[in-house]
Amino acid sequence: MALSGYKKDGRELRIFENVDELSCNFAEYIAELSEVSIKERGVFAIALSGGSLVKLMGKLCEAPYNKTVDWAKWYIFWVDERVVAKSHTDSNYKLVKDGFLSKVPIVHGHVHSINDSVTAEQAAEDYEFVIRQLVKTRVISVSEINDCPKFDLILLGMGPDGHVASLFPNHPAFNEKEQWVTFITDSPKAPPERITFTLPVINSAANVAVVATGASKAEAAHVAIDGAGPDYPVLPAMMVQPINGELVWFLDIAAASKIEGANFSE
Ligand SMILES: O=C(O)[C@H](O)[C@@H](O)[C@H](O)[C@H](O)COP(=O)(O)O
Repeated sequence: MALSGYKKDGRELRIFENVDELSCNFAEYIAELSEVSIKERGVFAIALSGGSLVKLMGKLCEAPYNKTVDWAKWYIFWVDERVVAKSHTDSNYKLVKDGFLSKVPIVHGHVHSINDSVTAEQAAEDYEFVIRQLVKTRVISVSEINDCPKFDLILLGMGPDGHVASLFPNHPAFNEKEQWVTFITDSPKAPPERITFTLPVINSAANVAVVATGASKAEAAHVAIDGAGPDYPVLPAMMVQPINGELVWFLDIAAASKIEGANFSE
């Protein structure tokens, strides 16, 4: 059970005593959204980031979810990807494949990873094309207010610098408004070449979760949730504000320790 769960400026904060409790609740959250989406639309289009969140999804591969989730209706995408071969240890595809896809019966043809044999620029363009085709056939829904894809769920990790996806503070990609998928070749976090969903796509999703654990994320979580002070740049994590969707932050106590008014007494 969450030590603290409350709404702050339209986003729900779920704060857990430890990572194990967080991952139990996180699995339940994803499974519930999958059920709702499959009931409403017949499919569940989910986009994943890399980093520690993939391990935090681990409980989905166990009972009861391994049997109760309708895996055949899942479509998998990457919010951001490092432009390396799919077999490379830096690949987010490999991370998700080893930690998740290899453990649940998701249809191979429903797994949409990037083209790893072209430049970052071309990979971003190709990936946007793939997404456009799937929006046309409504495997991915479309936003009611702009022409952006409306993923059923986007999962984001957050770096200690407040980056989400491969949108980094003070980087021009963070301000990209036209493309759905863009690329960078100078990522402050290695490896340098990446493709990433842009902010308009992230904020058009029906549901977005930001997951942050550990003390190294405390300052960025505080700034993203409580607002920037004069000494801070605008953090990408702060700009995650779905226009018509629901936003939930999953934090452990260490990551939530600097959030104003976080109540750990429940
Ligand atoms: O490919 C990447 O680097 C990720 O998609 C990135 O956005 C990640 O989610 C955060 O850096 C948080 O990573 P951790 O949870 O491992 O700190």
